[in-house]
Amino acid sequence: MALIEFRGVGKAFEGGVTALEDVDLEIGAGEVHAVIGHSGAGKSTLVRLINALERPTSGAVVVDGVDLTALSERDLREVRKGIGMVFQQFNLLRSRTVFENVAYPLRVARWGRAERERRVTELLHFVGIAEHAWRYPGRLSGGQKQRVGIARALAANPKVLLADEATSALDPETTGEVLRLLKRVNTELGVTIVVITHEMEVVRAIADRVSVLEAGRLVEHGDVRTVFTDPRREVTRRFVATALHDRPAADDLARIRARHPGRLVTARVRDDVRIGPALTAAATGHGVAFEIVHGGIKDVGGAAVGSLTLELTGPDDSVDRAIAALRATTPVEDLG
Ligand SMILES: Nc1ncnc2c1ncn2[C@@H]1O[C@H](COP(=O)(O)OP(=O)(O)OP(=O)(O)O)[C@@H](O)[C@H]1O
Repeated sequence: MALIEFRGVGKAFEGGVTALEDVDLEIGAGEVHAVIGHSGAGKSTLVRLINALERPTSGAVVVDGVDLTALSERDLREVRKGIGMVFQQFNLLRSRTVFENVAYPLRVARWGRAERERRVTELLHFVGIAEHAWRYPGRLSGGQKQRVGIARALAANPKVLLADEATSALDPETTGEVLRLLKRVNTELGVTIVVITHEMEVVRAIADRVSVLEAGRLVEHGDVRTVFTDPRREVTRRFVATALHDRPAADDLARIRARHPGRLVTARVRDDVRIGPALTAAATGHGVAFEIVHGGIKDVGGAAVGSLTLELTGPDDSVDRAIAALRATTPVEDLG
């Protein structure tokens, strides 16, 4: 069953900006769902609709079976207690220690002192920052600050965690650490996570499913492996290319051509597709020599996904036959 559901949601702001238009979206309990889009696509608006900081101008947002559009401000406060949030700029209280930052939402929720201390200690261990409990945020690295942000967001046992560009302020290595922590939050604590990002690498590393937003519309969605192997829309193809780095960009291609005068083709690679036998047959049966000149293969949702660009050398009709044989196993783009 969907834990979060958008039914024909539109959001227009005063002044005429339409931030979202006719969005249908289902996020299942227990999944990591990424929403990717360029700046201004409507990602933050979508998040703010899930925790009801904004109300839709049309359609309905349903969280855990409750239609948020029908609720009073007081009831919305209850719903928000079940939703944790992590921010790009961490949003920690600078004059409070790590421990106090994590304890803060529990104070607001009027948890007793002993209960609070037990919960905060447990969380600081979970996120791996217990030894810094009495430091102030100013003395922490970006990655450590985000661990505190995650612990704070989890304090009151939310069902849902919203991560809005949670790793955008971090370097690549720290990004990896924080994404692995978020994955543990999902698998070990069973928290449903909605990740908002403009980086496809984040989607690849952590998400089960992905939705692509373009100019306020949800243009593509599906499980991450399918979207990576078979992107339908141009915007999605470009996002996928930024994560896989598998296809030669225009300047790469010019350099490759200068060194490799044969026919260039890009063959899609997946671990359930065998291109080796087709290449061997091309070499032995058609007398075509091949060379790997570019490529990238990455793990996406537990599967190998990417492409290889090959130079095929031999008589034209033999090369044509070799390409046809390769096409029988996997999609092939003829670069000429
Ligand atoms: N409160 C507001 N009033 C008017 N327009 C708004 C408001 N909030 C957002 N918008 C507009 O709605 C559109 C979508 O904005 P939103 O912040 O949701 O996009 P985004 O994908 O999160 O972008 P970014 O990655 O830059 O934050 C933009 O054109 C933005 O200017």
